[in-house]
Amino acid sequence: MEQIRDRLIVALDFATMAEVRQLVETLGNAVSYYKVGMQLFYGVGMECLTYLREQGKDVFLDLKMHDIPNTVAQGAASLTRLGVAMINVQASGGPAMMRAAAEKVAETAADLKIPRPKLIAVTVLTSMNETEWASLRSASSIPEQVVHLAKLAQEAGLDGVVASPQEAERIREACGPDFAIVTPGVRPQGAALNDQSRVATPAAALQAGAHYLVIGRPITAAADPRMAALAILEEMKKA
Ligand SMILES: O=c1ccn([C@@H]2O[C@H](COP(=O)(O)O)[C@@H](O)[C@H]2O)c(=O)[nH]1
Repeated sequence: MEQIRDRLIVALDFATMAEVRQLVETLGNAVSYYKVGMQLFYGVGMECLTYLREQGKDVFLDLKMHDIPNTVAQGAASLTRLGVAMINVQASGGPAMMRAAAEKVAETAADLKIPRPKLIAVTVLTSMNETEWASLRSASSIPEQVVHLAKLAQEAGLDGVVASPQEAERIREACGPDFAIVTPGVRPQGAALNDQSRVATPAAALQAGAHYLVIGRPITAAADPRMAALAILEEMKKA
């Protein structure tokens, strides 16, 4: 059975392998799942994935692909071959692009006889606030747009979405119990928001229906990252 620990994904937003190794060693068996984003992957490449595999950790490779359907589908095939647990595309790339990616991921994993990575779609970035949103001149509100994109992603055959915990409840209602909701923008009570806007505490995110919580700086920038991670896991367990 999946443990609460496996629902916490720690964001490795670092530039060097030295920082990655230090954090992963410090967190030890408290954390089993890590997110590798653009800064780390573009900086050190495959070395971080090889290291995390050697450490027995799961990886969400967060490269947020956005391009025409064929390009994203081929990119998704390449990422599937890396053997990571989760990859993503931008939902705003549209249904045809998401469908092409989902089909290619399934086909590639079946050909290689490897587990299929979860394919999820980014909805509206958790850093986006109402003022920024207004500047984009969208006709719908942020929650309406997030739910709309989540439904499109589900119809296109994706496994879930990235969204703020503030929209998790509405996505759960619209997309049902099996659709993965992955929420960054999680901040323990009193923690610095940094550049996040639509946030909630770990307990509130889970109660709203989030399945995976992506947390970076509240752990990675803490004076004692292991204590910070254990406190978050304790809050998640209680929730
Ligand atoms: O909408 C999104 C999509 C991705 N992220 C990523 O999650 C982490 C959050 O890190 P914190 O330090 O906890 O803010 C980061 O890697 C983002 O690239 C997101 O925040 N919002």
